[in-house]
Amino acid sequence: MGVMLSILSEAEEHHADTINKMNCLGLVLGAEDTTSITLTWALSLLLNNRDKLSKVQQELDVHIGKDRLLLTESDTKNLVYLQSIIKETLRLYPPAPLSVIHEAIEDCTVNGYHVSAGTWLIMNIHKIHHDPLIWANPFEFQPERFITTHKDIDVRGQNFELVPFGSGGRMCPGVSFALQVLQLMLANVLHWFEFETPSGIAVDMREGLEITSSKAAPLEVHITPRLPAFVYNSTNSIRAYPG
Ligand code: HEM
Repeated sequence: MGVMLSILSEAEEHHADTINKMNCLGLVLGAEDTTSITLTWALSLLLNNRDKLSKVQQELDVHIGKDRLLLTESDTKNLVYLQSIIKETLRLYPPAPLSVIHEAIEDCTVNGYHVSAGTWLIMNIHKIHHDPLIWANPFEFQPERFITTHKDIDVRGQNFELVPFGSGGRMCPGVSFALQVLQLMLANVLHWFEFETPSGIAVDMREGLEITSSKAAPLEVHITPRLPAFVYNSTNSIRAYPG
């Protein structure tokens, strides 16, 4: 924010405050929906696949244990199965299924196709992520694929079969922050609570018709504590986060 405030001069076409407000709004809009949608789908997928929910909670028990409340960033790098759950969620439900529109600024050829300057290009991320030539059982939730057959595939724009954040010069600038937040939040809530659906019924997985791939029906869950009571009461765990 300091850099943004300092580099814009009053000589710009628009007032510096207007540009800064627009950039801030862009960041908030780009960040909020995408992150909350991914966490909602991840939890929904786990509730409908309880064997995988147990498996990730076992991973948490092994690496964190039940006598500590808060996980930090240094914990999440050991949570390989949790990371594969996030990748598989982003594969099945990319929050921006059609990315954002790009316009070719000059004539070019992409993979043998001529693209004239001014053409609008829309990347169908959802389709790529469900391509049966790349993904076995593409509509099934199989986080294990990211520790076996697809273990070298990452979401950071280098592997074109998995591009939830886009790729290239205009790919999502929030990718690292988003992955950190997703890992920390999912790991913490799965560590703290047991989750059930009301009456044990399966989560309705229909998608809404919006620019972002939100759920059509809200996710409802019952939560109960997973850790011994003294852990929730421990103020030491809260102090793990400075400030
Ligand atoms: C699960 C989380 C997220 C996903 C899946 C996601 C996905 C995307 C995608 C697909 C694009 C378009 C890329 C392209 O044009 O090729 C994009 C752009 C953008 N994202 Fe994200 N995003 C996420 C989180 C965030 C966060 C946390 C921030 C900010 C803190 C953010 C800020 C932005 C901005 C500012 C752009 C526009 C970049 C530009 O036009 O140059 N996003 N994002």
